[in-house]
Amino acid sequence: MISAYSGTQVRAAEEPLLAAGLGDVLMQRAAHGLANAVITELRARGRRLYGTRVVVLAGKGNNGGDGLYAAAFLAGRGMRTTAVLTGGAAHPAALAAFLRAGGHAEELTGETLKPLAAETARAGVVIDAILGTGAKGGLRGSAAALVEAVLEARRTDGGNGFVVACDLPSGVNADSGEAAGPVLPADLTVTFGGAKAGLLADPGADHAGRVHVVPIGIEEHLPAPALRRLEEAELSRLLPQPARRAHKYSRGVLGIVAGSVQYPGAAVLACRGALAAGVGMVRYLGPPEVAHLVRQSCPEVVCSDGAVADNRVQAWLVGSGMGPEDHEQLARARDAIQSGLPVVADAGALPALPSKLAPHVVLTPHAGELAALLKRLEGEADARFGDREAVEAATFDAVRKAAGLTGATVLLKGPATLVAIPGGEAFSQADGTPWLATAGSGDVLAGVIGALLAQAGSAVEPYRFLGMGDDGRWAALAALGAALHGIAGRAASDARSGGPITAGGVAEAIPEIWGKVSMLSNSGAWKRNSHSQPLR
Ligand SMILES: NC(=O)C1=CN([C@@H]2O[C@H](COP(=O)(O)OP(=O)(O)OC[C@H]3O[C@@H](n4cnc5c(N)ncnc54)[C@H](OP(=O)(O)O)[C@@H]3O)[C@@H](O)[C@H]2O)[C@@H](O)CC1
Ligand SMILES: Nc1ncnc2c1ncn2[C@@H]1O[C@H](COP(=O)(O)OP(=O)(O)O)[C@@H](O)[C@H]1O
Ligand SMILES: [K+]
Repeated sequence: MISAYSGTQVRAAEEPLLAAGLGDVLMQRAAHGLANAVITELRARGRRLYGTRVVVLAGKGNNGGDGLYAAAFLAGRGMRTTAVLTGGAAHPAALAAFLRAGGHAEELTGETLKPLAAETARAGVVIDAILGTGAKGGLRGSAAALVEAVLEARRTDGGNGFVVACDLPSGVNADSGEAAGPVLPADLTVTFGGAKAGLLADPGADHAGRVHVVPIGIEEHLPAPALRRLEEAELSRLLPQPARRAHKYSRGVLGIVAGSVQYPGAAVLACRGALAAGVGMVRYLGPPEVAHLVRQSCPEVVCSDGAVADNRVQAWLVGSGMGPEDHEQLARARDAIQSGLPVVADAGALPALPSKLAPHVVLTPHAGELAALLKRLEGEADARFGDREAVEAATFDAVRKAAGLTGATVLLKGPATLVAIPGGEAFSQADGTPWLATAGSGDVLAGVIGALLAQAGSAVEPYRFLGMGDDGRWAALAALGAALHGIAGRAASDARSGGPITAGGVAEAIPEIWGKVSMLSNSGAWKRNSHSQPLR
């Protein structure tokens, strides 16, 4: 699992070491990690160190100090290093070390801005060490003007050097991933002590490139993370496995209220997602025309046009492919949400939610749907997240706000899919491919999460290893669903040499992904007792 922290959490963890007079030691460790990452990257690209030009953009705080110490180390390895001092001053000890190592420093002024921007754009390596966790707001003043000029020079004159962000891309908010001003997008972010939450949430994740964490000795002082990302080991542990004496009802039944005469395909795709994700049975409720199509496409599904109360299930999925005019389906959706069972509420169900929900209700909006939901909840007048762009500019804040206002678990779909519960605990999964941005892919995701909820049962122990409160399991299951969906999307595209995928293709890829991921764990009871293994 990748654990990510707010800037405040990391600074608090540094405190005891700073108080013990170890500030310079921490900085040296950070700088060493940064310089080593640059060297590794150059070698991976088949480039020589000797003679390669490095420009470090160094602010006046400790982030600039890290960058200057790292550049001093690289100058010692024969690299041609220039420091652009963006804040009119620099960390004194780090600057002295840099100059001693043979580095060349330039002050950023009105006259030097253009030539220094051109030099930065031409450099083989750019280290962005203007601002770190001490940033207040986005880049401003001459530092902002420099970054804009570098971006412009890269656009017009090209530039194939790689950009390494020191701790985080300057101007990205460490806590939220917001970027108020210009940002130099990094190929690699080398971050210290622990990942920053803003590196795993868009738009910060977009600017960060690959993220590499360098331990500096503060780790034992870090609290519970602000944001978690499940990796294969946790995914494998969380995947349900059928018990040897399982039957279809004990495995979990998912009720699906989705699709409409206008969008019948959404019902089919939600069913296909659910069937691919290990559920014991799917019951579909909806208009006869849609049920007919569901039966034809998925003969495994039991269809009816009955009421929610007449169908015994362990979880519900409601809303995919439904519009405001689908009164009968919306009434069923409301009944399902009020049933007290775990529910995925997607798409058309989102505008029709009751005002107070609980974390066992998982909302799955995309940015546009989340904006509409927040606008309704916050009131038109003071809506901070009134449109899709506002949500996309601050995804982590938006999803946490929605969880807080609704009381539900909220999953915001996107390149980095975020899941938050009302208490503030959250996940970020970025396992997919942009090819997933295809119609119907969200319906498959809703089906997958619905299937996971139906299989989950009421036990809370299997989730304790994540170090969250009991409600965290709803977010963990939603994150697990997003990860399976993302990995399946990537696998489906890889199977076509990186080509496009369809939503149906994502559903088809899920069982094999499930198998591969679960092979990493031996937690399945059936594996221990299996009669299919040779008897010795
Ligand atoms: N603590 C430690 O020992 C360790 C810290 N570490 C490293 O230190 C980093 C944190 O360092 P930090 O606290 O010095 O803050 P930092 O990010 O350099 O920025 C503050 C400076 O920027 C300025 N400034 C602020 N906002 C601005 C804006 N919008 N636009 C322009 N300027 C702005 C602000 O000026 P002011 O506004 O106060 O005049 C101030 O001078 C952390 O990310 C990690 O890399 C590691 O080495 C491990 C050990
Ligand atoms: N750029 C992207 N990179 C990776 N995944 C993406 C990207 N854009 C969308 N996705 C994923 O694709 C799915 C799209 O869902 P949604 O917008 O609801 O589509 P639809 O309503 O057509 O089914 C979500 O799982 C989302 O996370
Ligand atoms: K930085």
